[in-house]
Amino acid sequence: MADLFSSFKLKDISLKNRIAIPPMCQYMADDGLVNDWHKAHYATLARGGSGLVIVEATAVSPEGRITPHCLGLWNDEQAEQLREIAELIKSAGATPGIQIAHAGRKASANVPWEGDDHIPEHDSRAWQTIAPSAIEFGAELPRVPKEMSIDEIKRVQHDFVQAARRAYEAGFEWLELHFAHGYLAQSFTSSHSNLRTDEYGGSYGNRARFSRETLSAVREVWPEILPLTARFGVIEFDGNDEETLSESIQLVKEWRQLGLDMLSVSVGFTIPDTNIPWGPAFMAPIAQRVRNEAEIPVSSAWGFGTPKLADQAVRNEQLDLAMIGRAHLENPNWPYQAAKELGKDQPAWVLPAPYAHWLSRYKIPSDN
Ligand SMILES: Cc1cc2c(cc1C)N(C[C@H](O)[C@H](O)[C@H](O)COP(=O)(O)O)c1[nH]c(=O)[nH]c(=O)c1N2
Ligand SMILES: NC(=O)C1=CN(Cc2ccccc2)CCC1
Repeated sequence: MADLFSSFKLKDISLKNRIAIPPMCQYMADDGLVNDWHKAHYATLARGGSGLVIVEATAVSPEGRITPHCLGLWNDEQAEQLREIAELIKSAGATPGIQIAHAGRKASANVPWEGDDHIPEHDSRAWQTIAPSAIEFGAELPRVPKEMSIDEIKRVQHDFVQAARRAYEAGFEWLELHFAHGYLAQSFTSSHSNLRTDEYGGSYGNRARFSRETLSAVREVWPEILPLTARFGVIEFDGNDEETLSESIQLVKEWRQLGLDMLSVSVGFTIPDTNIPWGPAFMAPIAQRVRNEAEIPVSSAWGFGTPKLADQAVRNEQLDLAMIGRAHLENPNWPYQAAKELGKDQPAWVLPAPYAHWLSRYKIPSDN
């Protein structure tokens, strides 16, 4: 039976443990470009000992950014700079992953610590958002998006393909399509946000067309031997959960047939007024159901930051990878803390040798 510190093989990639750092937007870029913040951030996280580090949602086009300060992969200069991030992660002993994204109707927003709301329409920093239908998210994101034409749908799908190609050329070995959290792909799938009457709307099959076509197109350019994954909100907690979950599982089965290697199970966040049962590891049973019914490896996040919880979810075969987000912002060496708490032998050696050597010897008796 696997535990949190078991290795994990997916296609030709072997992760040294089941700890993954999920994508976490830093909102520190200008013009989508990497800077010293990202270099220090990702090097530090990767040295903490997790097996997989997934770089934050990286926009496939300028209008696909959540905020003006999101990373981008819509040009070669951005790809060149991201190469250094992939190398920093890999040289620290983790597998470099990246999430590519389009924010849809949630785009053109202020960074969270400056409002987390839509930039006012007249503000020169704002841009026109696009979505399946001209329906706003609401709450702090009230701007009505422009309904995408078929040509625009094709252009954005092509942007995803180009970004995937650039990610591979930049040295990333794990790709995650951002199909979750109320952003563009999720908003096509949900009937809350997609009222189209053409082949991209109406039935669930039609609403899922955008994601199916995008996945298939990316699969053609992303090497077969490297994991192609997606993050998807399988449930909305909007009172319609059983129907949403069974539709989602059916869709995941189709994606698996189209070449999806793993699913990161998340929440839809398509509309503001939902009843999310926040709590420690609250997604574990849902992830387990997707894993069993869609017969695909799964990761999940949301409150697994306690080592025992993460370890149990892997031992109980609810997850194949535990995604540990905010706990890594609190303590980049979280895997070391987990190794100690879970009684692993030589816990310090989840860290690089310059740290591990001293932490595993020369114990001062008062040390705990
Ligand atoms: C600062 C920050 C930034 C992001 C996130 C979260 C936070 C805190 N999250 C969600 C994140 O990956 C994770 O699912 C949640 O944080 C829940 O896991 P934890 O409870 O934090 O371990 C997130 N999710 C995603 O799919 N792409 C992203 O770029 C981001 N960005
Ligand atoms: N790019 C992403 O997927 C982000 C997800 N977040 C998690 C989150 C979503 C919704 C509600 C709370 C937290 C916040 C930051 C950006």
